[in-house]
Amino acid sequence: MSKLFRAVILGPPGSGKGTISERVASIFGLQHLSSGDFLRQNITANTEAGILAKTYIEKGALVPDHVMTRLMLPRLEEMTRHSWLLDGFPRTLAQAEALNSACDLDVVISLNIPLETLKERLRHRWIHPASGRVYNMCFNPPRVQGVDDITGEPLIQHEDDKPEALVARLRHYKDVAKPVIDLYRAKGILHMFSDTETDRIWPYVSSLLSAKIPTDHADVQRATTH
Ligand SMILES: Nc1ncnc2c1ncn2[C@H]1C[C@H](O)[C@@H](COP(=O)(O)OP(=O)(O)OP(=O)(O)O)O1
Ligand SMILES: Nc1nc2c(ncn2[C@@H]2O[C@H](COP(=O)(O)OP(=O)(O)O)[C@@H](O)[C@H]2O)c(=O)[nH]1
Repeated sequence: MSKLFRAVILGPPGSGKGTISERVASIFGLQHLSSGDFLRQNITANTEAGILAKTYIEKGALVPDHVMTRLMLPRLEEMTRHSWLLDGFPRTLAQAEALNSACDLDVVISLNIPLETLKERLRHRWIHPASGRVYNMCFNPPRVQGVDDITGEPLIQHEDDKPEALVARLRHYKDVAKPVIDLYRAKGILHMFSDTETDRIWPYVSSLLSAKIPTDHADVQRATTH
């Protein structure tokens, strides 16, 4: 890859950001930084930001903008020599503005997935907490039920993926995300994908990135055949 590439993936919980990000990372060689995973690592490591964030996450609330930007921007600084894809950040307009002042984005991918589909997916989502690996009991089940493929450790379900918490969480997401989407649309870098299936969205995301990322011929070929 000759030129550095900066991308963001936006979408409500369950829209497939993590799933698509993993494919992008493995096929296009971008570093995938998930704000949720990074927060959880900070909580486990008991960092100052992790301790602060924990109280909000336990309540199912968003972490305040100043905590998020103080956590994410230095991490991005460490990645200046890499091409990257951000997932879960920015989540609010204030975060998007902070990111704006730190770097220029090339592409923003926005996933637009029907509410019923999101609810159905999250009901079946299971996670390996230590790595952030995500499974779905229908779409990509683990090889052994309830157990992570790589480590053999147990899988858990997030409290806020359970049906009672879901609808409020999805509604709240919409309100907060709208100004972020509007900002990127106004900048002319927003690419919106609407469907109920990740596998139908993926070829479009893949060709968008193939067109935007200058890769060698072999990489492009691999990407378009996935
Ligand atoms: N950019 C952010 N701003 C504020 N809070 C955040 C941000 N990213 C993550 N969080 C918080 C919200 C959640 O309480 C927690 C976990 O985030 P995340 O792993 O993204 O799970 P999520 O269930 O909210 O979204 P998703 O299902 O899309 O992964 O961290
Ligand atoms: N049935 C189905 N499940 C999917 C599809 N794409 C992703 N999933 C699953 O839906 C859940 C949410 O996906 P995830 O990538 O975690 O979305 P995120 O919350 O936006 O990061 C996970 O359990 C995925 O395995 C799909 O096209 N169909």
